Amino acid sequence: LSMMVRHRRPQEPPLDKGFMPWLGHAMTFRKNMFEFLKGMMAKHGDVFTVQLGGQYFTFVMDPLSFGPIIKDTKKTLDFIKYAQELVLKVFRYKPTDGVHQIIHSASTKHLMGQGLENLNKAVLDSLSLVMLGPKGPSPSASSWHEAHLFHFCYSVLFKAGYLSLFGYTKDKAQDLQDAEELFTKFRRFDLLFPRFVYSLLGPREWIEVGQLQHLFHQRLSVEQNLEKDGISNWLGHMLQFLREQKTDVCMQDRFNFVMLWASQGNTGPTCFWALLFLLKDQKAMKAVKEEAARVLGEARLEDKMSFAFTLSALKCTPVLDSVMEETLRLSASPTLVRVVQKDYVLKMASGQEYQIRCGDKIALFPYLSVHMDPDIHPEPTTFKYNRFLNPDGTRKVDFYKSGKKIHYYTMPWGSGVSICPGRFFALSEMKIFVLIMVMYFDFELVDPDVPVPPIDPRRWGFGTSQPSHEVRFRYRLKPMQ
Ligand code: HEM
Repeated sequence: LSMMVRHRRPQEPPLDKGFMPWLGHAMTFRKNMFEFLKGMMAKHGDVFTVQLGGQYFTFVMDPLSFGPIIKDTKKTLDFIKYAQELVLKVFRYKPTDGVHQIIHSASTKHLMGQGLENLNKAVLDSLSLVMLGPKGPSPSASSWHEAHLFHFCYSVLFKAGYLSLFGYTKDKAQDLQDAEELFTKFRRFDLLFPRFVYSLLGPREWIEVGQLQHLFHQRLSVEQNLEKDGISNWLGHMLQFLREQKTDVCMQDRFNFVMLWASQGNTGPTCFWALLFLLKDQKAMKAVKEEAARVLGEARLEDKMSFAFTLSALKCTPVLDSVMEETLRLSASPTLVRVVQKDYVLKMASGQEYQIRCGDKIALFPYLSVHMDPDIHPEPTTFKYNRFLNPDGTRKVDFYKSGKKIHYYTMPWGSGVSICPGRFFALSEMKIFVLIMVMYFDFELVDPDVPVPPIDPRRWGFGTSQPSHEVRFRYRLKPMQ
């Protein structure tokens, strides 16, 4: 037995196995990853190995040492296998060869550059449909409506994003209703998701998750898609690849579910934090409104039906860009995981070297080690709308740690091979939404003194954080000619 008990070898990082055999620190980690890692960092410093459910994870917390891990030119650190296990469990999807590459090439072509400009137009049309209704605004749209801010943002972004990427039928009113229904299911899945990943669901929830998976596979099936127009080139391009590869039809349906999840799980929650931070900071709100008025002029509706919007203006909004970057710094908490393919020497910026064993995992949690580092970002928990602006109003990219210029000063999109391929699209989509809100709507907190709610600790490490409770607000369409 003593052969199986792991001990720290010379040159290895500090090893913390926890008290529970096999589980190690899994329970504390799952309950609140941020607090757990903060504790480990205080105890062991910038590098440590912890046991979590039979696996060993080495966390690297010094961002000046991220470079070799992220670039990994020798391909000793694998991302794909770890991700495959996860999507198989969560979406029952088993990727075939070349899928990771096709996701990234389709995204480069259709979610950036010229492809993105076409898609922005589709997003604007979808947001108009979702926010103004299929017949344009009713007279009551200009009176105050009270709602929950998180639900409002998530629901609007989900419906508009889903319709823009997955397409429409001939009946827009019906499409809207279907999107609404799909959101309710999506949100249910979203709530169960962290405990599902950690295998902590009760028996009833387990059954429910199975039913939800089944429902999504059906609702997003290739067969249903055949009846739709305007499926985005992005999704179309990837599905064509799967067809040519003769991927099972049921796996194509499941692929769609993975893409729905990846494309819709973070934008809504991020917009919630963006609007809330603006509502709590009048100076920031004023700066964003002034910039919007400067680049977009006066708000008006086209044919009384849709938002009239100069999409090229999205390139000239440094203030809003800084607001979004600051919002992502405060709300995005991805975990980057790589599986060590053969014994590996971890080289730190300090010159120190550590041996890492084959089969172990190397993990980064930039929310704690970068976003919340007071050396890189003074007063890290405070929202400062102009944190990413230079005094001359241009984008600020110079940040320092221990006096050294730092390359990875925020990492909301992950980095390296696993970087989010939808990041440019995500930013434009969120910016269009925020600009529509500030230009076309009046909105305010029901209780202006309500504090920013705490972050739900069970979602640390899963992308954008969510608040642990709702915030009430009211909104109305501004009166317009
Ligand atoms: C605020 C919004 C978003 C955030 C913060 C975000 C963040 C991320 C992160 C951190 C990853 C890497 C996950 C990992 O390392 O395992 C990722 C992956 C991915 N994201 Fe995003 N994302 C956002 C929006 C979007 C949108 C709008 C799309 C598509 C339209 C998208 C498509 C994807 C895809 C397809 C992957 C998987 C890529 C792969 O397999 O390599 N994301 N995203």
